[in-house]
Amino acid sequence: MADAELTYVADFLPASEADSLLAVLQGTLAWRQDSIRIYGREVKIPRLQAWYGDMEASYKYSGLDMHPIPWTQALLDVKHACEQQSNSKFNAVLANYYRNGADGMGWHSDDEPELGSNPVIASVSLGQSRNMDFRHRQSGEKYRIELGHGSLLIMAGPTQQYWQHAVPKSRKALNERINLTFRHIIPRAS
Ligand SMILES: O=C(O)CCC(=O)C(=O)O
Ligand SMILES: [Fe+2]
Repeated sequence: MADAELTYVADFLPASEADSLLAVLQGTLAWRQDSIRIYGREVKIPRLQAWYGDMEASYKYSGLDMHPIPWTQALLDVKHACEQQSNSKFNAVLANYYRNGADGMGWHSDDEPELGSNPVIASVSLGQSRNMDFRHRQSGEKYRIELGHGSLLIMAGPTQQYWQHAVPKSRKALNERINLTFRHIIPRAS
């Protein structure tokens, strides 16, 4: 892919570790279904989310002010593994819970000002394999990656500047999937 820097590690977590991590996160994270305002109407987003991180890592996401919950040990362990693999530091994670094929995430880039330019984002997938689609902002060129159980996708360099990504909904009866996107938030001057 031009204008992108993507690394996919299919076997980032051994299957047994990924299985137990999925169960732990499912049972222990503070999952909530947030709403966003679209043309003045409150619309529930089609997935559950939870935002964890260091105190200073508050963040605006689709117009929502997200304040992080302090790390759990399970999240810290995955964070450290992601930091080693990507040679980067993270201070927050957005956890996404796709309950079935009717859950998904629309086209977006992770280009919020809090992330700075050329952010490194480490994205761990657990459970049901789901597709991630990429679309180049200028050429419209498209790519699809399948994100499997226990995999890691690192997005870096100019990826967010040139490409949008999405997790499309599916009419198939899909099982649940949890995704963790580790980020580095530049603390707000206040
Ligand atoms: O679920 C995924 O793999 C993608 C999540 C994502 O793009 C995000 O949290 O910004
Ligand atoms: Fe994203």
